[in-house]
Amino acid sequence: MSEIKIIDVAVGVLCNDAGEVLFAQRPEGKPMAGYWEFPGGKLESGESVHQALARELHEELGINIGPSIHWRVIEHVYPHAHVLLHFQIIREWTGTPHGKENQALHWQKLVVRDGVVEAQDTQPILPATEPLLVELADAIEQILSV
Ligand SMILES: Nc1nc2c([nH]c(=O)n2[C@@H]2O[C@H](COP(=O)(O)OP(=O)(O)OP(=O)(O)O)[C@@H](O)[C@H]2O)c(=O)[nH]1
Ligand SMILES: [Mg+2]
Repeated sequence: MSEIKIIDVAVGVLCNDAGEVLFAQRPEGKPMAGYWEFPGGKLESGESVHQALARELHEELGINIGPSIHWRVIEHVYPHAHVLLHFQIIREWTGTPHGKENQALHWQKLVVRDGVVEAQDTQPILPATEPLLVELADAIEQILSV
């Protein structure tokens, strides 16, 4: 009998004061290269979601994050992996994000029009992440209005 290995992934939604979120484009050599995603990566053994996020965002973007707010956990099955994605929203960090793995970055406002988020500069977005953007736009609006 084959066992399904579920991979925990910490996903970081950096949100600036203008309500924009930071997307990164997956570099050549990784599965699904060219797709846009939120920065983040796999938990290493013994790490919490926040610890993994802090490490990954330092490795990928060169920043040090403050607190991260738990938002959603979703499961997704790709041909290459079965993942459990832990989405965290981050409002505070030090340093300016830059693509340390040569990945393109783009700050994107999540504008909902006719029930979908228009994000023409960050297409295609990873299939597990894309359907969450309408609700994420809502969550960000609420966080910024507090
Ligand atoms: N970072 C990130 N990963 C996502 C998102 N959505 C999504 O399905 N994933 C999936 O979660 C997994 C994340 O793995 P990763 O390749 O980024 O992991 P990593 O940074 O540790 O990479 P590495 O193994 O090359 O060191 C991939 O299977 C990716 O397809 C997202 O928005 N952000
Ligand atoms: Mg990654």
